[in-house]
Amino acid sequence: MSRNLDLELVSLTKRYGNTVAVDAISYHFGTGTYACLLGPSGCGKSSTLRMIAGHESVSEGSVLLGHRDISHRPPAKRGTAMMFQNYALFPHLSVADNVAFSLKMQGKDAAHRKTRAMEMLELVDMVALADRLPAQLSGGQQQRAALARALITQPDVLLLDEPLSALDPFLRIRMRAELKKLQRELGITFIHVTHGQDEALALADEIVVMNNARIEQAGQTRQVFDAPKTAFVARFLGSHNVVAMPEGAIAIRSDALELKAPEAAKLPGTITNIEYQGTHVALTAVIPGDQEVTALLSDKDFFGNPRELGEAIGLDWEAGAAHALAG
Ligand SMILES: Nc1ncnc2c1ncn2[C@@H]1O[C@H](COP(=O)(O)OP(=O)(O)OP(=O)(O)O)[C@@H](O)[C@H]1O
Repeated sequence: MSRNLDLELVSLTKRYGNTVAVDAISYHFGTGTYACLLGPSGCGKSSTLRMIAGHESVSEGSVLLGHRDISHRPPAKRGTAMMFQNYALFPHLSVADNVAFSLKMQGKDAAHRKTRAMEMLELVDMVALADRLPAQLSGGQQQRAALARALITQPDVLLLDEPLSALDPFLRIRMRAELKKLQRELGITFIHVTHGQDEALALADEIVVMNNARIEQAGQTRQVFDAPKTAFVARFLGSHNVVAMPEGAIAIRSDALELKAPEAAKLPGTITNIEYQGTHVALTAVIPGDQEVTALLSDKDFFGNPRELGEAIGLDWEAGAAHALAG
């Protein structure tokens, strides 16, 4: 039977003076989950991650790993490891010595350190660069070295604070595929902080959307994306329209909107913008109440029945496609 290594946050709170950075959040991460903490700048993502890692004290509440309360243990004794945004590699140490650093701190002998460092470098495909200094590595290679350094302690939970943000867009997409593969191979829990909704959707089994120090919505990635509960989540995840209807606000995915004749549809509208996006065409229309909505049409649908700016249209959707929003 595999060990229970579920990570639980119980009413976890962080205060800096009068600022409440994290406000009594509770969440259960199952063993082996890839979770993304997502939200705008200042919503408390990094503070949450740092409290899990032990790099920030917990003001109230607790962090449990496999039912053990680790809230007040030092970072090295929690079963967690953290990979920082700027990788925090020591510039004067070789890649192998950077990777082996925590073993040196634990007083392990040089031969053991070398063997383990090379195993970790093998895992991230960096053996050939073991003797280089960090300055002699590309951004993607530095990221791999930082990953190897975090993983050498055999953590049960790897915490990643914006691990891809220092990379150019092309490399970011390649490295995110590698992160996902590594997590699958290791089978441990990854908790990854990001601003980017694309990154979260691409990587996460579960997403935790934070806003103003609280969890606004969390759950399986597709469930949250398909049924946002608040206007904030719908707008933050993107690809949704938030529409004020007489019965209350609803969210509808842009790709769920269909064009019909005005009298045959739920909403009449007038086309204000048509944007060609290669595989799709984004068509924006103004609807009653001076609201704008965007319909994402396949290029086949659009060019099969092209529309013009200023044209009157009807916007329709299937019954299950609209989600009532709270607040
Ligand atoms: N050491 C600190 N002292 C005082 N206030 C802090 C400190 N660290 C963070 N804060 C405040 O706590 C709040 C949450 O910050 P945090 O860094 O957790 O947010 P974040 O969501 O990770 O933001 P970003 O995406 O910009 O990194 C912010 O209002 C921030 O200004």
